Formats: sequence, structure tokens, C-alpha cells
Amino acid sequence: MNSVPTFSQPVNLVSDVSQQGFRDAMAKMGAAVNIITTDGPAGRAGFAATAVCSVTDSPATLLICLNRTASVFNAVMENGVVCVNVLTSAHENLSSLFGGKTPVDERFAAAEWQEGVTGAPMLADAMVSFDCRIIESQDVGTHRVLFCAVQQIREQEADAALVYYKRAYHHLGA
Ligand SMILES: NC(=O)c1ccc[n+]([C@@H]2O[C@H](COP(=O)([O-])OP(=O)(O)OC[C@H]3O[C@@H](n4cnc5c(N)ncnc54)[C@H](O)[C@@H]3O)[C@@H](O)[C@H]2O)c1
Ligand SMILES: Cc1cc2c(cc1C)N(C[C@H](O)[C@H](O)[C@H](O)COP(=O)(O)O)c1[nH]c(=O)[nH]c(=O)c1N2
Repeated sequence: MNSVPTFSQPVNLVSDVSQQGFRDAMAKMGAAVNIITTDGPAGRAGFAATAVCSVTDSPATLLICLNRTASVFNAVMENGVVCVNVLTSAHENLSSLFGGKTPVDERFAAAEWQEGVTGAPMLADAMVSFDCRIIESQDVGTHRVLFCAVQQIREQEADAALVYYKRAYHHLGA
């Protein structure tokens, strides 16, 4: 079951750039690290993600690129809600747990969570959390691009952000 509308129109994927060449180039694009969570009828799940960006502020909308082979995929699509938890420098180990092959209960046991308005788990000490409803999606290659309407934002004070750059974690603003 899939509660989010998905556009099936194929996207032109022709490119002469190799997969490895693209990854090597992308490794030079530093990015904030997020833990994206969901909960609902399909259960609780979460994964680490750098492919997150702002789409528009009117209405407040984010996009997330989710690999369709990820263990969280069905839960995210069936629940139709996600919370984007932006990590601080204190969350390096948590990111590794949510980015690896760790069982879901072990991932969530490593931190404190609260419930956002959508029911998705909010990381208690995140830099900022965006609680969202998924309104549209589009498949592109291996990934599904999720367009997410922001329902609630919670911000907190934190010294430093967690950034992923050149295949390693870095602390920004420490
Ligand atoms: N967008 C993503 O899906 C994404 C992003 C970052 C990391 N990852 C996962 O973490 C692993 C380790 O990443 P790494 O940065 O240490 O080394 P890497 O060489 O595998 O990836 C380098 C960069 O390429 C991009 N990338 C990697 N896999 C991708 C994918 N399947 N689709 C689109 N972009 C992708 C990301 O920007 C990544 O930081 C990756 O192999 C992947 O499984 C996935
Ligand atoms: C730093 C970093 C950044 C990302 C990821 C990993 C790491 C370590 N992963 C991979 C994602 O977290 C991973 O596929 C799942 O958590 C593990 O897969 P399983 O749950 O075991 O299937 C990932 N996956 C994805 O679909 N979109 C993304 O933007 C990212 N970004």
C-alpha cells in the first residue's frame, strides 16, 4: 500500500557521467546530516540522509531523496509522514547507526525521542526538526523524491552542526 501520490512519468536519465565519477564529485559537496523518521500504521522507522533541501517557503516545503531499496522505504510511503531531524556534532554515532544495517529498535534506543504533530519521532536534542506530511513524490533512477509539506518546526540551541564532506563527518561552528 502506498498513501502518497507518485507521478509515474519517466524522467530522462541519459548521462555520460559514470556512477563512480558522480559519487567522487558529490563527495566534494559538503552537506548537513539528518535523521529522517516516520511512524504510523506501518510502524516506526528511520534513516540517515544528506539528500534534503528546501523547495519553497510558500508553502514551507522540503524535498528528500530516498533510495527505494532502503529498509525504511515501505514504512515511509505507507505512513505518509516524516520528521527531518538536523543533527548536531553530538550525533555522529547516531548517524552511523541510522546509516548502517542496524535493526530499527537498536537505532531508536540510542537516543531520546518525542512525538511531533504528525506522529513521527522528533529527536529530543536535534538542531532543528521539521515535522512533515508527504504530499507528492517522483521516482528518478534508484530514488524516490519526496515533496514534504512542513507542519511544525522545532528549533534548539546547539554549538555545532554535523556535516558530511569527503566521505567523513566534520563539525561546523564548534
Ligand atoms: N543520496 C544518497 O542516497 C546517499 C547520500 C550519501 C550517502 N549515501 C550512502 O552512504 C554510503 C557512503 O557514502 P559516502 O559519501 O561515504 O561514499 P560514496 O562514495 O558511496 O558516496 C559519495 C557521495 O555520492 C552521493 N551518493 C552516494 N550514493 C548515492 C546514491 N545511491 N544515489 C545518489 N547519490 C549517492 C552522496 O552525495 C555521497 O556523499 C553510500 O554508498 C550510500 O549507500 C547515500
Ligand atoms: C551520511 C549518510 C548520508 C546518507 C545515507 C547514509 C549516510 C551514512 N543514506 C543511506 C541510508 O541512511 C541507508 O540506506 C539506510 O539507513 C540503511 O539502509 P537499511 O535501513 O539497512 O536498508 C542515504 N540514503 C538515502 O536514501 N538518501 C540519502 O540522502 C542518504 N544519505
